[in-house]
Amino acid sequence: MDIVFIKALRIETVIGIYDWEKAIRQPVVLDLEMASDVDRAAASDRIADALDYKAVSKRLKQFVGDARFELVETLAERCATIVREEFAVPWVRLTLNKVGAVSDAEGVGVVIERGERPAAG
Ligand SMILES: Nc1nc2c(c(=O)[nH]1)N=C([C@H](O)[C@@H](O)CO)CN2
Repeated sequence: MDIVFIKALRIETVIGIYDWEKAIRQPVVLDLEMASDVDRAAASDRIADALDYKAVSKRLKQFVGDARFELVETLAERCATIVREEFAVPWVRLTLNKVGAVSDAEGVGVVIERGERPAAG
């Protein structure tokens, strides 16, 4: 299985369970690994045959930037659904890091995998 990735996509959003968090914007950092047929894109050398990481990043920046959720779980799940449904990605691993949420921790958050991994080869 081939992967197209996006690393450390930092986006400000409204996220948190406490009242004070609903009144501010906080950064989250997304890492994504997305199953994609790199072989096919390489053979044609055409963006139409590739999973466009810039288009995915733009869509997630728009969605997360406008979002208001309490839990990181909810935000991560919604982002994974967008990637799978709007970009025809069969499998995605998404890490959502709520940096700065816990003092003395580099980050906290969730890692989710959704969809079916395509067979190797
Ligand atoms: N599993 C989770 N635990 C916690 C979350 C969360 O979204 N998922 N959120 C918080 C608070 O919003 C915290 O980040 C504020 O610093 C606590 N635990």
